[in-house]
Amino acid sequence: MHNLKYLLAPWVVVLLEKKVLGIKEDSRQIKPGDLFVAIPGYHTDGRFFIDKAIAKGASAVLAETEKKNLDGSIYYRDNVPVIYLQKLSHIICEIASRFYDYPAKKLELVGITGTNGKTTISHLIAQLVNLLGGRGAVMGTLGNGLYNELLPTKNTTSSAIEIQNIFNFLLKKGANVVAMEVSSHGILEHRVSGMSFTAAVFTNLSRDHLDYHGNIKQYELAKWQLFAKNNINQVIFNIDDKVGLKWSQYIPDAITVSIENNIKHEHMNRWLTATKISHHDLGSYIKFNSSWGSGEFSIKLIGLFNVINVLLAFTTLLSLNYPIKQLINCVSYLKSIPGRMEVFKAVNKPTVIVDYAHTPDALSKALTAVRLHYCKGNIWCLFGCGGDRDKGKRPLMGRIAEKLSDRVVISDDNPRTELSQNIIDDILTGLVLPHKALIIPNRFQAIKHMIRNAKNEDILLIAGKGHENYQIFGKHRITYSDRLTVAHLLEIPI
Ligand SMILES: CC(=O)N[C@H]1[C@@H](OP(=O)(O)OP(=O)(O)OC[C@H]2O[C@@H](n3ccc(=O)[nH]c3=O)[C@H](O)[C@@H]2O)O[C@H](CO)[C@@H](O)[C@@H]1O[C@H](C)C(=O)N[C@@H](C)C(=O)N[C@H](CCC(=O)O)C(=O)O
Ligand SMILES: Nc1ncnc2c1ncn2[C@@H]1O[C@H](COP(=O)(O)OP(=O)(O)OP(=O)(O)O)[C@@H](O)[C@H]1O
Ligand SMILES: N[C@H](CCC[C@H](N)C(=O)O)C(=O)O
Ligand SMILES: [Mg+2]
Repeated sequence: MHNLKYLLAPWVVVLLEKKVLGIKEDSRQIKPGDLFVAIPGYHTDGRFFIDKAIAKGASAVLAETEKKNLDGSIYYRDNVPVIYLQKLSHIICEIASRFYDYPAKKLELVGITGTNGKTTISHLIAQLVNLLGGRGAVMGTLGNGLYNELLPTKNTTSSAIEIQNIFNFLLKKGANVVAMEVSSHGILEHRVSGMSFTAAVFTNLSRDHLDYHGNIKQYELAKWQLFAKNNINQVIFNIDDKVGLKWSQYIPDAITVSIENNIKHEHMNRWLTATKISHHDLGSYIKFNSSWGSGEFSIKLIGLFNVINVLLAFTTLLSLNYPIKQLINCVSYLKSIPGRMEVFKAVNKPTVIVDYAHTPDALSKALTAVRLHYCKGNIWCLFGCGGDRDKGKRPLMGRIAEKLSDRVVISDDNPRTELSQNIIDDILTGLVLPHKALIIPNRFQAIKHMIRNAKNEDILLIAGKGHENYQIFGKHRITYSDRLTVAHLLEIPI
């Protein structure tokens, strides 16, 4: 419970004392005594629901206004104050943190941003914290919660109010490190505005979400906002990525990580570099040198990109003063993340890998990884593209699949409101030999066909849906999972 006057200082000064029991931005969730925060959205406008929130017992309403002369003004509806504020969405994060008594200040909060690798790195950080005897939590695409107790979420980065509510929940659950994915949408929509991070990691930047950002420059600028506008104690950059390298020059005390020998003297602040990497069937062996000391370990994750993911997670914990020797001992126990280069093996059947590659860069990295670890038979690549999302990536992904695999199978991802055939046609325009691709829109049938027709020494990469347990056709979701389909067809437990 909190007083409205405290929550709104200094934005609203002339305010009566008013108790607030909860804080919500969705009228449908209002309980008596709650503060309703009414902001415009893309589909509708929270301000249309002020009366509904009051009818459900809201004790006060905060509403965004575009008009300067209304800023700070208070109207009463049925004795309930409706307070108008300009740029309300920018300060919701602060108001919600206050409501929950700044829970993040009592946690070590790590933000992870970048096009690919956020989920992987956040889960690796939480796994390492647990292996070291702490309580790691994650917030992101696979859900929010203590590592093995995730509650599903709609968004990778939840809303500003939800985030603070979850911090409060995690604090009560005894979490000490929270590794949180910060999406570019989350940054632009002020879901983390004004938040302080113990550490923040940048993974990489490549084509994604251009339907939302318009162009790659705007997308980069959105990600940069996290580092430019938030208070961050430890900044960790992957400088093998050209954006990471550029940003490391803007933040001179950033910690730099490389697996491509890119650590130069000007980065000689705190750094970590891989000095030797070799790959085997089950993972990779890594030797490293760093400003904390040197060492070596093996990991059971597939792909060169997982080497940088592990090293970014490892360096983040070094920057939080976790001891290097203990960290080294834990790394070989790291497990793959559901739907991220997850290997399914059965006796006398082809090996299947389920992965969430849904961008051109990720698909190329995933296929390269398959070739790197397993090169005995043919590589089959099954993928599709999501409907109502960036169309430009479709031909690019088609070309990459054709170039880096031996057999291309095009299937449905989440067509959403687009016609499946139109998405497939867009993908086909990227292929040099489109007639050679197999087209089986039904994903279950496509996987069945591959498993039946592939040789035992072949590898089947099933890309794009990873952990998802649904498929979206039109506005409807049906229950469907690549992971369960593969386990079922290979007759193995999951
Ligand atoms: C485009 C976008 O970002 N939309 C987000 C936005 O929804 P919206 O603007 O459509 O909301 P709206 O339906 O117009 O409602 C406006 C307001 O009215 C309120 N409302 C609405 C109805 C009602 O009856 N009562 C009521 O009070 C809503 O609670 C909201 O506050 O605010 C919602 C609440 O925070 C988000 O869940 C929603 O994400 C949608 C589902 C989405 O698809 N977002 C994607 C683009 C996204 O954010 N993706 C990134 C990462 C992707 C990645 O990692 O690859 C993510 O972080 O998830
Ligand atoms: N460091 C990396 N560089 C390039 N590709 C990567 C990297 N890490 C993972 N990938 C690829 O990207 C896919 C998605 O990985 P992950 O879920 O960790 O990323 P994410 O940033 O959380 O994605 P999203 O924004 O969709 O939540 C993986 O399945 C893999 O194919
Ligand atoms: N985080 C990504 C997921 C895309 C996954 C793919 N399966 C699809 O539905 O397009 C996005 O929201 O664009
Ligand atoms: Mg993610």
